[in-house]
Amino acid sequence: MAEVVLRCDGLRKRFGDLVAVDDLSFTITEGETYGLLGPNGAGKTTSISMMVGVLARDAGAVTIDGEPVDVHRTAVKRLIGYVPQQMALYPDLTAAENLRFFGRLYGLSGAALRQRVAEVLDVVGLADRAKERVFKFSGGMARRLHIGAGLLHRPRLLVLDEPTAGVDPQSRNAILDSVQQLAGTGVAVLYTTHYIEEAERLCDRVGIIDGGRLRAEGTRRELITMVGGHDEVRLGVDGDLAAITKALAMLPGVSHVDAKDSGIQLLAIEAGSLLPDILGAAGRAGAVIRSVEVTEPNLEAVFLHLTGKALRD
Ligand SMILES: Nc1ncnc2c1ncn2[C@@H]1O[C@H](COP(=O)(O)OP(=O)(O)OP(=O)(O)O)[C@@H](O)[C@H]1O
Repeated sequence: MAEVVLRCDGLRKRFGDLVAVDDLSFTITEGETYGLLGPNGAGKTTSISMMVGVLARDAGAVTIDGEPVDVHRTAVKRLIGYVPQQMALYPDLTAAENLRFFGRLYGLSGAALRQRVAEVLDVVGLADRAKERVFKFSGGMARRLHIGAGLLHRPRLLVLDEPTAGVDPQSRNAILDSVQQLAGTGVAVLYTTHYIEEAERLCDRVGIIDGGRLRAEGTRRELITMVGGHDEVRLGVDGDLAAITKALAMLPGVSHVDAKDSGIQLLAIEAGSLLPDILGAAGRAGAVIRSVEVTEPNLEAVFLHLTGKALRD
């Protein structure tokens, strides 16, 4: 059985009347990549700020390798590599110089520092750019270097807060490759995102967070099985969307009917066999069908099922 690295138990944070994080509990084991998946404002940043000890919590407990994490305890923070959304690199220094700078902050020096910088540049795929100054880097390269800075002191837990936010698709791929590389190194990774594809591609287990609460967690397969394998159906339609939505919502086997973007989105058990009924009911409600798209269950459908809303609008 793999060892538990991060344990959060009943975390809670309130800002005035808003409960931003509510009774959040989960664990991450050695070598595991855990995704915290949820829309903007779900409480991801607030949660990880408490886990890494930069924000005081109202209730609950966090341990890393069994050691309690707290705002005032500094020793335990050496076990954490925290890569926040906001980057802190020196543009006029080269990639290697940046890492050497951060490495010294962690107490590394001499040959050990040089060796660790080389290893980290390798892990994040920047070994051939070591001597380039960072102002020349693309957004994605800078992000990978930023992740590297969080790895220098060999943390037990690496926390990545939406590391692909605002980068182009090619750079995103390179970042995801780097994170995948980490899986073999034994570090426990906490990865927050609002992108389904990233959670599906990278994470051994995913926690679905919305409104500050963990709605469900498990492997991709466990989560999909949990919601009963509903297919997602999208109809492109012309007509009275409110009337069509109402008609479809009355069909057995159909749920979460939602009108959006001049179309209708719904969940259906075995959409293949229900499709004639769905098209018939929509037609009788005056719909002119322009397109039909059926998607096998993925985490998007799980999110919709659990929260009644789409992850992305
Ligand atoms: N310092 C603060 N004061 C008041 N409200 C806050 C504060 N920080 C966060 N919030 C609120 O708490 C909720 C959760 O925010 P949080 O940043 O944790 O969400 P998130 O899932 O990380 O979203 P994002 O991806 O946008 O960062 C939001 O409604 C946010 O407006």
